[in-house]
Amino acid sequence: MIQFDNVSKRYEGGHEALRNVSFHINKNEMLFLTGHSGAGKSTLLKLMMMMERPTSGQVFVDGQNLRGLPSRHIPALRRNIGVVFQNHQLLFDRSVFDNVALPLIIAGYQPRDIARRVRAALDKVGLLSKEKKMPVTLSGGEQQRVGIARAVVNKPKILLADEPTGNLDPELSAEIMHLFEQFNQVGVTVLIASHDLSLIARLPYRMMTLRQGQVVSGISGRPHD
Ligand SMILES: Nc1ncnc2c1ncn2[C@@H]1O[C@H](COP(=O)(O)OP(=O)(O)OP(=O)(O)O)[C@@H](O)[C@H]1O
Repeated sequence: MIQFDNVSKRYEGGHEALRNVSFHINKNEMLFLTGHSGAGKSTLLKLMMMMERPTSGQVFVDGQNLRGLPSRHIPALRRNIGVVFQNHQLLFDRSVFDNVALPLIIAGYQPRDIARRVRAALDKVGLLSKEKKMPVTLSGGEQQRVGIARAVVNKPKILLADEPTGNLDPELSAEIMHLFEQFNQVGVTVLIASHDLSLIARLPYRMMTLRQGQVVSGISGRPHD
């Protein structure tokens, strides 16, 4: 589903954020990405969404080689990828419903379809009763779940999360991980970048570790799908 072949990324200014990174994530897999601050985790996620481009090497997402992908195809690529951030990046002057509806409005869905899909996504994260609330009135864990509902409302095949439990206590973090597992169980490929080793170690998924831009443990990458 996601494959990196010898990918390096050097930012302008000379910093090499990733060095010869190769791996493969299977369809329907759930996988953790760990590493020290600055190891290259966010860079790796950005390359999958074409928010950055590799300096060398190739990235494949859902069978597409991103190297040859014309810019006009980037929106379609991104619709296939839901993204969850640590600080959830909600709009605080809009209701929970409106926040979750945003990707659908951008994609040009009809209002009736939007309402149906937004409620289905809120139901999945257990927040159906809070659709009219403003984000500021919700707890940190609830805000993060709104961010997850927004990430899955388009029914993406891939879900990427960058430190999704960074600000949460252990109990809420475990709940958020359980939500990701539920999406994974219905066929979504899930990649979670996290520092939270105590939480990750208890869960039965592969883990890939980056150190100074290189893969140091976890997975070796050959395609299966
Ligand atoms: N736009 C950029 N321009 C220049 N250097 C960058 C840019 N983005 C990231 N870097 C550098 O690349 C390296 C990897 O950064 P990245 O954000 O991928 O690490 P990370 O593992 O996600 O770190 P953290 O856990 O702190 O978020 C860092 O040294 C960072 O300073």
